[in-house]
Amino acid sequence: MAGDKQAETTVPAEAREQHAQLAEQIEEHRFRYYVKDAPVISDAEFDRLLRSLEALEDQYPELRTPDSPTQKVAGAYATEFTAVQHRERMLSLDNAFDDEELAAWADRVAKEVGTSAYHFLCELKVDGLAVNLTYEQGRLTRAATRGDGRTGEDITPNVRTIAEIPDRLKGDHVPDLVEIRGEVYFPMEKFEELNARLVGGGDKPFTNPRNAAAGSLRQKDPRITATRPLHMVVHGIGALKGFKDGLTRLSEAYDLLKSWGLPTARHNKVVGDLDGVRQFIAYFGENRHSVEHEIDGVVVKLDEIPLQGRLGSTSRAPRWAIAYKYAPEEVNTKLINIRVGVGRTGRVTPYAQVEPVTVAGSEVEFATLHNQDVVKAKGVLIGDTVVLRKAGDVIPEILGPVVDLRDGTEREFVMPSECPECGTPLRPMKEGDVDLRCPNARSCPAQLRERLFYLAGRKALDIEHFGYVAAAALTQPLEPSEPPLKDEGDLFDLTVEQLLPIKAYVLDQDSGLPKRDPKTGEEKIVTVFANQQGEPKKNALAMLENIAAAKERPLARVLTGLSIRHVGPVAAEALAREFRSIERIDQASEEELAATDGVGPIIAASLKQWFTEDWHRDIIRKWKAAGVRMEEEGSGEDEGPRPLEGLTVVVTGTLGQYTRDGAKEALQSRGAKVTGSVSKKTSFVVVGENPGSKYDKAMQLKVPVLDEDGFAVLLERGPEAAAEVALPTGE
Ligand SMILES: NC(=O)c1ccc[n+]([C@@H]2O[C@H](COP(=O)([O-])OP(=O)(O)OC[C@H]3O[C@@H](n4cnc5c(N)ncnc54)[C@H](O)[C@@H]3O)[C@@H](O)[C@H]2O)c1
Ligand SMILES: [Zn+2]
Repeated sequence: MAGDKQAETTVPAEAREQHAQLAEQIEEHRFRYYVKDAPVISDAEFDRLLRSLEALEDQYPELRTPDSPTQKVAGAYATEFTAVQHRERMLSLDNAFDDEELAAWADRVAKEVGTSAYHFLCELKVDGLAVNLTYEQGRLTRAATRGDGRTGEDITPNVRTIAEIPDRLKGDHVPDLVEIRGEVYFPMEKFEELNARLVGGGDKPFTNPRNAAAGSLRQKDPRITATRPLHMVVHGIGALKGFKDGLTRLSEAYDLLKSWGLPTARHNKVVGDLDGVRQFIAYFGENRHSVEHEIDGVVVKLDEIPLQGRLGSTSRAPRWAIAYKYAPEEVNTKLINIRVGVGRTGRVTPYAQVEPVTVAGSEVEFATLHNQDVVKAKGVLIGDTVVLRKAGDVIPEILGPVVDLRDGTEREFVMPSECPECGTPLRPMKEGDVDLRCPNARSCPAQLRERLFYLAGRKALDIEHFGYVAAAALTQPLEPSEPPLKDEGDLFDLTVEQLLPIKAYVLDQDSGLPKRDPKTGEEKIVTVFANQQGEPKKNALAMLENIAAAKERPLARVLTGLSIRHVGPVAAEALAREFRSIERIDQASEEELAATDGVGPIIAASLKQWFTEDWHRDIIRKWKAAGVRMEEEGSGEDEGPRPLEGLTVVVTGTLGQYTRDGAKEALQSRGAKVTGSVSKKTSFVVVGENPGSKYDKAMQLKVPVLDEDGFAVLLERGPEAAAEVALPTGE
């Protein structure tokens, strides 16, 4: 044919060959994705392939034939299902990967729409699979997958198992026939559970929630679908018959669908211009994980339905809509190894070492795996290609393996039975715990390193120039053979002479592994604190100065720095405020500790347990001798009289003269204990404005109640005088 001949002459054979190869690859990936629900490359990689094909066709338009993958709605229908025709075609969407492409689309709309009176409807792009629901006379008569856009798969019995999809539409205004388009999705938080179940039963895990949705819905046996937590969001209308009041705005049509009982989207927004669109995109870019389903972008649509008709569609996608894609959060990479790390509390956690990849803007080399049961549940093997996900600020995690790429060389992870850093046999803390721990808490180099690093960190003693490398060097040097610190006891006695000879690996904080020289590949070893002349580095001196300065930190920070289980900065604050010295915390009974606001029984038990260890007491003793603050400022025993010693007081409601903390402070500095709940043992309840239930409780238990004037009497003249001005408790 003439056309062909011409094409042959203008398109180089090389380009033609490249086009054919790319097209074949793309069709292959589409088959794996749409028919087998088991893709072997990430969506981002797939999109790149499609884009290269498009670029090639831009260069040689002859290659853009109607059967090119760029011209078709992707997808197919499997023979396992009955094929059904959609009454109206189901289209795909064109993509915009940046603001420029978005603006180009908006420009085209502005040119072609022939009016300036239009709006954009912004919707979230739900990451699931498209379905088409046909309602006749208000009854669900058929549900189908998108297939190739004209022909889909009949999945009616499966869709009927989804609770939020109504069998009958509500209301009087139901049309004779309507096709409802929407996305079925699988919630991320149920994903791990499903894979665990599949792997446990010897089945293949899914690579991500999107494939879990597709695979769960496209089951031969709808009883299996019924066990899967599927949901749906409606995002369009296909054929519509017998509906008198024509639809003018898509956003209003959604309200109508909602009134019929259909699950419409909660986050849609109509805006007047492109800036409004940009704001919507920016907002959900920031708040991507506040939504109940995964999203991979924003779909922007022309809201006026008659204008949609004016713009029309290509063979593949409507011209009146565009999908703005966010940066992908999932990539495929190789799982090189599963290692175990030892944390500050001795917990031993497996983590994945992967071939470094960039995801969500940062390079990732390690991902958490939590514990050995999680490794099993995810069904990953060492050597697998895996789907790695990095969502927002969350630590990267492995979603699942790409089973179809296995070649038989993969091997199972075996949890070690000994601590990788000190060789101590691992054991669970309590019987039945999944987590294993290294029981060598005192001098397991890993635990001590992590504790010191935490102690020097922002939340605790905030010691500048004391970083991860220093923590490692002081606890696990290559030279000298004895580390300067065997626990944190001698921290404040470190001398510059001790530091100078230290040689150590430079440890990576994420993995605890030695860093390597990028050129030679060798592990880096450095003289950490001395320069080439053997003199102390500036940093080293600054570190020592800062260690000395840290002795003056408030009690709460010192407490935090001790790494007592469950005692973080908040609990430490509460303890310091209430007990005002380490000694009094040590002497307090478990009940007294537990009764403290912000402490509670778990922390109380953990504190008691901590003080039973002699080496912990030695730390306190050594620190005290070195001059570390062990008491809250102004809490000296000889600080003056403690007229309210022995009283327990609850403060509730808003006081005029005092903030809540101020009132507490005033009570505590006079020796009273301030607690959060009223009991029979409470001496007084101080009530301000809007006191709430604590006041009722006081009345009920007949505990003396003081108003603000009474409170002043208590502070100035003591409990006897206060008792006389207490409010009547309603006898
Ligand atoms: N990894 C692979 O091997 C592989 C293979 C094929 C396709 N894919 C992925 O599948 C996607 C391409 O699929 P596509 O052709 O369906 O295009 P698309 O996902 O980019 O856009 C079209 C689809 O978006 C859905 N959608 C979600 N929310 C919507 C909303 N609010 N309004 C309208 N539609 C909404 C609809 O189901 C519609 O069919 C890409 O993300 C691609 O990377 C991956
Ligand atoms: Zn250990």
